[in-house]
Amino acid sequence: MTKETDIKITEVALRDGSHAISHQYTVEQVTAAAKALDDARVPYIEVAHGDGLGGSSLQYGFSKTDEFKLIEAAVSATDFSKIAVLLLPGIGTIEDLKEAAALGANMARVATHVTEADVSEQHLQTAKELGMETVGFLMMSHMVSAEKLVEQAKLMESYGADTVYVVDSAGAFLPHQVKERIKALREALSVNIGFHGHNNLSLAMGNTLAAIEEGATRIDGSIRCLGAGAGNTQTEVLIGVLDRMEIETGIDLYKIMDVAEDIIAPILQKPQEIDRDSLTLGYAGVYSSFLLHANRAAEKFSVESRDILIELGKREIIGGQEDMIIDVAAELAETNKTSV
Ligand SMILES: C[C@H](O)CC(=O)C(=O)O
Ligand SMILES: [Mn+2]
Repeated sequence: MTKETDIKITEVALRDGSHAISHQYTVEQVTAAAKALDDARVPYIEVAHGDGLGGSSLQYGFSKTDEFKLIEAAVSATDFSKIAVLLLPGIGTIEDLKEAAALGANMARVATHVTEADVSEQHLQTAKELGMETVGFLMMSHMVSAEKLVEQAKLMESYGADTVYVVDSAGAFLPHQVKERIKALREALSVNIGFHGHNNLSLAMGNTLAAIEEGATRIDGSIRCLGAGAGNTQTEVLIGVLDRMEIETGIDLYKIMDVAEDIIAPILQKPQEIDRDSLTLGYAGVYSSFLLHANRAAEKFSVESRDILIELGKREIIGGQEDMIIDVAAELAETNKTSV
C-alpha cells in the first residue's frame, strides 16, 4: 500500500468538466471554485478548455470565455493550490504553453493518444524549461496491452515527464486491468505514476483504489463528478474514502464536500449520472468527451446516440476524430432510411 502522505490529487472539473457544460465556464465560476478548492487545500487544480489549450474551435466546441482568462482567474484566486493546464500537441501549441506559464500555471499535462507518446517530446521539454512540473497523460489507455503502455510511458519519462498517467478516457477499464498496468509501470519507471478514471461503468472509484494499491500516487478526481461522460472519480467521495483508509491527501473533507454542494452543483447543466449513453461509452470503449457531440449528431440526423457510440467503439475512433461522429450519424440515418 502507498505511503500515507503520498497521494496527490488533481481536481479536473475546471477542465474535464468543461466537456459536460459545453465549455461554458465563466470567470466568476472559475474564481469561486478555485478559491474554495484552494481553501480546501487541493494540491493541483486543472483549468483549460476540455480538450486542453487551444481547444476552443468548431471541431471541439467554442469556449464561452477565453481559457487564458480562466487560467489567470484561477491563479489569482489561489495561494496554496498549483494551477495545471492540459495540452494535446497539435491542438495546443508551444506558444499556448508559454502563455499559460507566464500567467502562473505551474504544471503542464501533455496528453497524447496512448500509442503516440512520441509527439509529446518538445512540449514536455519546453514545459521543463519553463520551470513547470510535467505530466505525460496517455489517453485511451484501455486500447493497448500493459507492454505497449510501458513502452509509451518510458518515452514520456525520457522526455522529462515527472509523472506518467494511465488515462481511462472511456471509463472502460476493469479493476484487474488497471492493477496489471499500474504494476507494470511501477516496475519499469522511476517517475510517479498517476491514474485518471471515468465513471461510465461505475468503476472510477474501484479502479482508482486498485491503482493506489499498486503504487499510483497521483490521482485525478472531478468534484461532483463534473467531467466528461459520467464524470471522473468523484473527488469529495474519494477524499472521504481515503480518509477512512487512513491515506492522507491533505484535503479538508468537510470543505471539499461544501465546495461540491455549494459551488459546483449549481454549475451542472444536469446531474452527472450513468444513463444509457454514458454507460454505452464505457461498454463500447468510447472517448468520454464524445458524449455531447454524439447527442447533438443524434438529434440532427434523427438516430439513436447509443447506436452512434456503439459504432464509434467498433471503428476505434479516437480523440481528434470528432468529425467521424457526424459521418457515423449520417451513415446510420441513411441505413435506417433504406431499411424501411
Ligand atoms: C482531452 C481529454 O478530455 C483528456 C481526458 O481527460 C481524457 O482523455 O480522459
Ligand atoms: Mn478525462
